[in-house]
Amino acid sequence: MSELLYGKKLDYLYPARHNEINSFIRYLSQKAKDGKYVVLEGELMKLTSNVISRLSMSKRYDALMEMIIMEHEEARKQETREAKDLLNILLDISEDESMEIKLTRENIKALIRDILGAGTDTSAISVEWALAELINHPNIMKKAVEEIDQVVGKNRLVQESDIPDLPYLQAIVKESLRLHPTAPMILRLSTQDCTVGGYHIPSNTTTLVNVWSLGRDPTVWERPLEFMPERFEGKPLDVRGQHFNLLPFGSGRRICPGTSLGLLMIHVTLGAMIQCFEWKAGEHGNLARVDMEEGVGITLPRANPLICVPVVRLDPIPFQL
Ligand code: HEM
Repeated sequence: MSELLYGKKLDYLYPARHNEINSFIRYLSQKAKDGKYVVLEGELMKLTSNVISRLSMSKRYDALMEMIIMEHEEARKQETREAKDLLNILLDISEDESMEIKLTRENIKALIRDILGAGTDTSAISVEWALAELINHPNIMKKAVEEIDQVVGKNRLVQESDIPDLPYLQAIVKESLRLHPTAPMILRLSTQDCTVGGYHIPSNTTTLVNVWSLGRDPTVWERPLEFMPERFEGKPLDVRGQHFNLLPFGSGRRICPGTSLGLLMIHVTLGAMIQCFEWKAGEHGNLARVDMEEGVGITLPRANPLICVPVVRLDPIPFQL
C-alpha cells in the first residue's frame, strides 16, 4: 500500500489532486466573493473523497455516485432492480411527495459518503482487535468456538439469526469494544450552560468525551485492563448508549446510526472466522501472542497490523448458511 501511495507513483497522481484543490479553492473564492459561510467539514470531506475517488478510480466521488444513481434509476424504471440497497431506499424517500422535508440528490450523495466513511474502518478495526484478543487468550477462544459448535454445528456457517443464542460471543464483542472502542473520543457542543461532574461548562463549548478511559475506569471495572468477557455474563450491560461507562457507539441523539449494522457485522465476521479457522499469530504462524500496541488515529487502529495464518478447522468449509 505505501509503495502505491509513495514517491513517483504519488507524483504521477498529482494532477488529480491539483485539480481538486483548485476546484476547492475556486469554490471558496466564490463563497468569499458572495460573502457566504462555508460548512468546512462537509466541503473538506467532499474534497478528500473526490481526491481519493479520483486517485483510485479516475472519477470524482460525485461523478461516480451520479453514475451509480443513474444505474439505479434506470433499473427502477424497468423494475429490474434486485434486492433493495440503501441507495434505493433513499431514492424512494426522495421521490415521496408526502415527505415534509425533501431529500435532494446532494443529500443522498452526502449520506452515502458519510456511511462509507463512518462504517468501514470502525467495523473492520473492531473485528481486528477482537480477534487479536482471542488469539492472546486461547481459553476464551476455545470456549467461544465450543459455543458456536454447539449452537450452529459444523455443517453450516454462523449467521445473524444465531447471535441471540451466542451469549459468550456477545460478551467477547462487548469486552473487546470496552477495551478497544474504535471511536475513542466523542464530541459534543453544549447548547446551554451546564454543570457536569462539578465542572461548569459554558454554553457553546466543545467537549470531548473520552470513551476509551471510561471503559478502563478502575472505580467501575474490576481488573479493568484484563480481557474478561465473563464480566458481562448474565449482566444486562449493553453497548447501545445506556451504560455510561461503555459507550463504543456514543449515546443520545447523535449515537452511531450504524450501531445495529456494526454489531451484526462484528459478531458474524468474528464468529465465522473462528468457526472455520484456527488463527496462528505471525507471518509464519509461529508467534505465541500478538502485540496489542495502539496506533495513532481517530479510529484507534492497531500500531502494527494483525498478521496471522488461518488454518482450516472445518473441512469442507460450510459455505452455505
Ligand atoms: C464497530 C462499528 C462502529 C463503531 C464502534 C461506531 C462508533 C461510532 C461513534 C462512537 C459515533 C459517534 C456517536 C456519538 O457522537 O454519540 C459514530 C457516529 C456515526 N456512525 Fe458509527 N460506528 C460503527 C459502525 C458504523 C456503521 C456500520 C455505520 C454506517 C453504515 C456508521 C455510521 C455512522 C455515522 C453516519 C455517524 C455520524 C452520526 C452523526 O453525526 O449524527 N457507523 N459511530
